[in-house]
Amino acid sequence: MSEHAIEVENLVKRYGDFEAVKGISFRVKKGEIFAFLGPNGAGKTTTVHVLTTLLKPSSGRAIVAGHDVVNEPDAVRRKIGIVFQDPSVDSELTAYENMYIHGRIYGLGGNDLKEKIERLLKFVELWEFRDKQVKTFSGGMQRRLEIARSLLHEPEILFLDEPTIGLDPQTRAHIWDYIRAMKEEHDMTVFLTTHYMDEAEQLADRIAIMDHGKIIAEGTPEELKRLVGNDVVYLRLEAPEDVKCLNAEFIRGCRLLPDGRVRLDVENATEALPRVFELASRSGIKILEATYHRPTLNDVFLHLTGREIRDEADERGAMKAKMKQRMRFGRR
Ligand SMILES: Nc1ncnc2c1ncn2[C@@H]1O[C@H](COP(=O)(O)OP(=O)(O)OP(=O)(O)O)[C@@H](O)[C@H]1O
Repeated sequence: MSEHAIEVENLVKRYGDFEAVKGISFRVKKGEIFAFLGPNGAGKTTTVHVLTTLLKPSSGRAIVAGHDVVNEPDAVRRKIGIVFQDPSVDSELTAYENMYIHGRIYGLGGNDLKEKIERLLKFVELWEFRDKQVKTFSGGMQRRLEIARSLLHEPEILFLDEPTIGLDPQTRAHIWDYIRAMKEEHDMTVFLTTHYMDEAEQLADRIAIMDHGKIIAEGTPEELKRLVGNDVVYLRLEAPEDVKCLNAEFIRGCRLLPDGRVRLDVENATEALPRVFELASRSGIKILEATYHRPTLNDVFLHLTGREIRDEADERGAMKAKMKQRMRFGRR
């Protein structure tokens, strides 16, 4: 038995002449949360659709839960759960009815199905709303229902395509808790796609960064951040010329910036800061202000591509808000 839940080799997916996925290879270990992080259009959803047998690859190979997605799609489907980016629950039906129908589709029934529905609706805190039509639910409640529904047939691997897109920060944090609990309690492998850096960082054991159809880096959040290099400490000194006295082996680089601040490159900012203060006090240097910066996944993406991961949808939202503001001001 393979220790991998997903094995992908040289996967290519073309839409006509356009290559959306350009020969990617990666492995996901059983029981881990693996995130595909990348901007809109990077090819994340296309990859998920191939892995969940909704799209056929143009070339390459993908084994999911021990089965080939092209030759054994039914076996793959029985072992996976999927939560799509777009809502797929029936909004005219109640939460309970949505769960029941999905269970029947998977051949469940009787008390077994009833017990599972109750356990899962309680898990996502929707049991008291079970007889309400889904169209009365908030976006977060709908997403929770989709998660509960995807777990009914006890999948080995759960695919979540942008699980918290469009949700408010509190609801997002709530959904992260469910995802973590699912992994722990059900010993499940979770494959998620996201363009939110905090989501990848909070949830994922390992991350593949995707851009323009390619995986450009892969590793744990810490491993990826190490690609960028050092942490940076910024100091404001009473006498900026004192910068020449800041010599120590733990300071890898030291320079005075045009804005008068001093920039120190260190391996680990939180460990270096107390030592910087000690050194300054020994050398009679007065520090007026100290801040530090640890690389983020955004820095990693910037480092690798020269661009930032931006959410065009958010940008459009921000643009609309700006327009509205301008119109309000215009009316004054
Ligand atoms: N059915 C299709 N026909 C043609 N091009 C497509 C089709 N579906 C996706 N694409 C293109 O393939 C590229 C990858 O899209 P994909 O949806 O996989 O990206 P993504 O990283 O999941 O982004 P998003 O989060 O916006 O869905 C994009 O350039 C997209 O426009």
